[in-house]
Amino acid sequence: MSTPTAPLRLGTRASALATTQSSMIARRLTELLGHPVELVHIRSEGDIDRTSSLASLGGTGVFVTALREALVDGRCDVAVHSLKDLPTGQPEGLTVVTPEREDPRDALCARDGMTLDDLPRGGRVGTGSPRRAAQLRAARPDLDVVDIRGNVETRLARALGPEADLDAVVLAYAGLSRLGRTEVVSQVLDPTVVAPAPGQGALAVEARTADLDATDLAAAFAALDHRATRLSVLAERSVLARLEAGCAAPIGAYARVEEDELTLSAVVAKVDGSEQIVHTARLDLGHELAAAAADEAALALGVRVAEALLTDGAARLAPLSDAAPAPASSEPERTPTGTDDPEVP
Ligand SMILES: NCc1[nH]cc(CCC(=O)O)c1CC(=O)O
Repeated sequence: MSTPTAPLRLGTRASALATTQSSMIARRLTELLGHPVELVHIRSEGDIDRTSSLASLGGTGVFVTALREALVDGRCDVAVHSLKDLPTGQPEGLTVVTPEREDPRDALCARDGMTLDDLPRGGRVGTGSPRRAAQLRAARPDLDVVDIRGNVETRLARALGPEADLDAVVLAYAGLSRLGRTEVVSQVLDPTVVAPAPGQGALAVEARTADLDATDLAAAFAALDHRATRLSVLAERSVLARLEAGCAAPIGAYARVEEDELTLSAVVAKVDGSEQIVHTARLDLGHELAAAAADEAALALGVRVAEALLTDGAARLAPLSDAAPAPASSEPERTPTGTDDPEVP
């Protein structure tokens, strides 16, 4: 920030979900800081180039990269990301905090209010996520899982619009909830049937670490931090990091804190749905008083679960890292992202 009283500039992408999420955090920061926060629109390569497939642009990482560049360049002071879209490595000089997460589960949005069990034999279900596809096929091998792209409304229209060509689509409950669209949900999917993406439902609020040095922003970030969310998403994303998994990997992870116990389940599935490996582990947080020690223990829990998955042959079930085709030109290398269902604006 240029001066302590200048309005804080919160960088956001232009999609409905991004602006909704950014506005939520802007409101909370305004309350916490006691002065206005302004939204600054940051356009990314992914927003500008709507014709190339997202994979050729390097996955949803392009959206994250543009926001982070704006933070580093000083075009904004704070950025809000969907945590599941963030690569697992934290860049130097930036600090992330995770407010209390929304419901992390996936939501089935089917015509006629159908549940997964109600869908007709051979029913057509749309998702762009290999993780969702694999688990849907494992639960209902007869389903025809169709690869779809587009923003939330575009996807919903495929199942619920006047020209619907699908029986259902699967989206994150959290995104629908933030957009005020939960009335389209016909079933919130049981995480033991469809495990959510690591970090799903959580937001990551990011700032330059240097700005968090003894300023009111540091206090606001501390107030935004939600311990159970932080420990849960650390554990979930630690699985992804240990598996060195990219955005195309069919991996789900679901952690929660209940009565001072952190429980983590993770699944690696074969995309055709014919096989999956699941592991669950628990961590007693009761004696982990210091925040840093609890964080370390949550990360270690994720490593333990990932290694159990590897021991059981996770790497044989699915290509874990992104087997991205070599770039045609001398484009800079892209970081693999932790997301699974790319949202194109
Ligand atoms: N990659 C797209 C994306 N990133 C975050 C969300 C939903 C909100 C969240 O998980 O916090 C979505 C859409 C979806 O998967 O339905």
